[in-house]
Amino acid sequence: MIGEDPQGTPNNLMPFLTQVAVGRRPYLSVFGNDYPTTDGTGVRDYIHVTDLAQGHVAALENGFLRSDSIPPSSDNNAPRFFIFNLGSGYGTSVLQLLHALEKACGKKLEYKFKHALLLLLLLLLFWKEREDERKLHLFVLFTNTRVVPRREGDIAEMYADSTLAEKSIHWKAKLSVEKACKFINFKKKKKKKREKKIDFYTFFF
Ligand SMILES: O=c1ccn([C@@H]2O[C@H](COP(=O)(O)OP(=O)(O)O[C@H]3O[C@H](CO)[C@@H](O)[C@H](O)[C@H]3O)[C@@H](O)[C@H]2O)c(=O)[nH]1
Repeated sequence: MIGEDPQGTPNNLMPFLTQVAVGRRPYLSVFGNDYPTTDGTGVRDYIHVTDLAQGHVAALENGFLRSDSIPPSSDNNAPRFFIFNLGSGYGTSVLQLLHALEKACGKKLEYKFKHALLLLLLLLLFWKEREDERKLHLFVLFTNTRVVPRREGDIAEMYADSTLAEKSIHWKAKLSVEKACKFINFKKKKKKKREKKIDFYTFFF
């Protein structure tokens, strides 16, 4: 979600990238560039926090949070709520998001495809196994294009179909990813005391 600023080390892409943009972290580690997506990186649906809030307001205004607005069901155990997907309706890859943020903050954001050490280990592993791939791996090493481990449990691509929200509560996300990024406050925030300690996540992951 565009607009979040959690405490500690963020697990999610947007807050992590924002912290790189304000100089709180040196670079982003990209978890995988071998997905079947436009540039090999994971694709997700990002919306601005204000769009998300307006989606909730739209549901309230259209009476969708009142139990009498829900059609009766013969099944007494049927859930008494509606589910609406609130999303932009299109996917954005990790690198596309990074570039949108670069545009918004006006500087280059560093990113890495994980460690050289890992690359070296993989190289040694493949060395004996696959004779014909040696050259390729050496090329990878020397051109500094890093091997990219995926994050466990991640899927390649996911984005919302918000058609039902559009029809039922007349809600549609207003801000594109590019526009939403422009609302970010890129002024460097003071680090909280406990974040001043060496950040092992940043250095090792
Ligand atoms: O430092 C990072 C963080 C994320 N990513 C990638 O960025 C994309 C988005 O990741 P993230 O922001 O974590 O969102 P999701 O992968 O959609 O995961 C979130 O959404 C899931 C379901 O909606 C929940 O299950 C997870 O807990 C929650 O983190 C993915 O391709 C990640 O691999 C990176 O490359 N580097």
